[in-house]
Amino acid sequence: MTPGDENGAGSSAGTGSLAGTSLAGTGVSPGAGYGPAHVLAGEIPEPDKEARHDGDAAAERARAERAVEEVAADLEARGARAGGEAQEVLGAQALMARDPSLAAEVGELIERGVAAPRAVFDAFGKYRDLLAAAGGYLAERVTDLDDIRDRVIAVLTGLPMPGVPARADEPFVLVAKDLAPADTALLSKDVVAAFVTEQGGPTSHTAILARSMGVPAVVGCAGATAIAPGTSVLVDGASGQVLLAPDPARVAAARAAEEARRAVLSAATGPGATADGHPVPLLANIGGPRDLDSALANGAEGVGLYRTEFLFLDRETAPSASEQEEAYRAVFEAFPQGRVVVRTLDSGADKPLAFLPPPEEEPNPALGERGLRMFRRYPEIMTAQLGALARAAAGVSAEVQVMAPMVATVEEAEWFADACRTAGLDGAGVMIEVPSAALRAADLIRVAGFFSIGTNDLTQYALAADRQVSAVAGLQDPWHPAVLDLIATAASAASAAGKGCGVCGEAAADPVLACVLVGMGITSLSMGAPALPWVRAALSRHTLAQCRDAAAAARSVTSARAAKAAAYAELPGLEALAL
Ligand SMILES: C=C(OP(=O)(O)O)C(=O)O
Ligand SMILES: [Mg+2]
Repeated sequence: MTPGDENGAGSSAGTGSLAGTSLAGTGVSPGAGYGPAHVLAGEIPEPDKEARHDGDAAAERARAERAVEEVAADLEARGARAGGEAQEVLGAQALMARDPSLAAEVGELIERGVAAPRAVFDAFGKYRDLLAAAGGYLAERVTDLDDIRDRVIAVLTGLPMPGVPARADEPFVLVAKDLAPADTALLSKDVVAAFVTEQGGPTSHTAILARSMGVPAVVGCAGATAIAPGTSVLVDGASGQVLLAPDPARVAAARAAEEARRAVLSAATGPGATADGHPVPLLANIGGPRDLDSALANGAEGVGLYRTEFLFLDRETAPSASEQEEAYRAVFEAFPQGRVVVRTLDSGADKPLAFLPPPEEEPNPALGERGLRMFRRYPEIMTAQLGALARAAAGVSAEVQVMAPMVATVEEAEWFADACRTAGLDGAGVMIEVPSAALRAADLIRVAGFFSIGTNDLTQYALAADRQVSAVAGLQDPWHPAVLDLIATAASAASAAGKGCGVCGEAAADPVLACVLVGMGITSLSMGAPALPWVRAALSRHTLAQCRDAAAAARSVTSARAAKAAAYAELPGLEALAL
């Protein structure tokens, strides 16, 4: 049975008026994937608004509680079978299902006569709205909550459980509005050729899991769920193109390109360096110990950005000192010979933490109390974090470094460096992600041990384009020469002071831009682990002089698009990577 058959539809692949039609989304996991579309169907219908139970509220409550428990236990069981990162994700979802305040809300509605399915729908709806309003990472958990709700309602109403087949005759392209962890956890590369979703961003579960599985994925692809089940689909997880019913020559060409690309990627091994041997340590961005396997598998030489706020998300109180210490030590011990750069909490804006609320509603959270500014308000949280880091670093052989996010002034950098010294952590660094810090990098480097450029925020602030507003996503382009100039200013200030200047924003994961960054004097590059082989390969194919020429060419033009084209022209040999 093919997935198309299972959906009961199944237009014949490769024929009809669809041939050659393409849809566009955001590529979040590179590679080419081809197969029949399995369109995740069967949304659970909204239970009747007026539905009342038969008057026995206690029995109805018990029925609802059993259904929730059945779903939570099923999520845990799936997690146990899947293991690894999926187990953590599904465990967190089971925890969400068992949230006592949700149960209380459901119970209250049932006491008022509402039938269990409707009570579940309404109670979950309330929490859904809260999460959606919080924005950022929390808003992306809405899909998880909806999935739990649908599963509980399915149990209560006897409908089939929503989900994806765990097996198929041939690998399929999984198409959905969005995917919940429970949908994807048990899938393997042998079953799924690619993911395509209408919703979701680069930090959605679809993107995270697709990358960790090494399966091509495109998210934010409008119109995807209108694809007829069974239609053959060719997905380019780098460009974000989704081609419907492509002709066989096109598919063969994509497969050949993919094979050639894999060969190039696997040919570049060892520490990062240009073709003429200029070393550029290639480091991983991680959110916690669970990302270590992928970092090590992709040959990370250390960690360039440990985003510690992931340890603090989804909880009402800060993790205890010992819990923090344990998480930090696990990362330090994974790189006994490497460097591990820990960023202290970057709470606020796109990463709100429930227990560190800003004092008032902020009209522009990205310009509000976030990052280091939040520590000014809650210094005890900083002291506890720095203390845990210092204890975890004691006795490990990794070179542990600490840096602060969202530094705008020399005073802030000094304040942070002093706090680090007091905790026993010398040589604190600062992130360069605010234009003022880049422009006056020569002042900042006197008090900072090193720089790490956060190009995601630096681009947001340089172009005044909120990272979270999709309407201005076009401006969020680190290739813009204004951003390149800011990076070059910071890199040369660090170099003049004999200190390091890395990049840990998404720009470092773009293999072409990575060459340009090295050409501007960037001394290390840190990225999501799956990008490491691509960047390693791109660097290994170019000399430092070529990288410098590419940087000069990119800075000599007036737009992001022209900068990319100019750099590309100076870097022959990138065709093999099909970038
Ligand atoms: C690395 C960065 O930090 P984050 O994406 O976590 O804000 C950045 O801003 O580029
Ligand atoms: Mg940032």
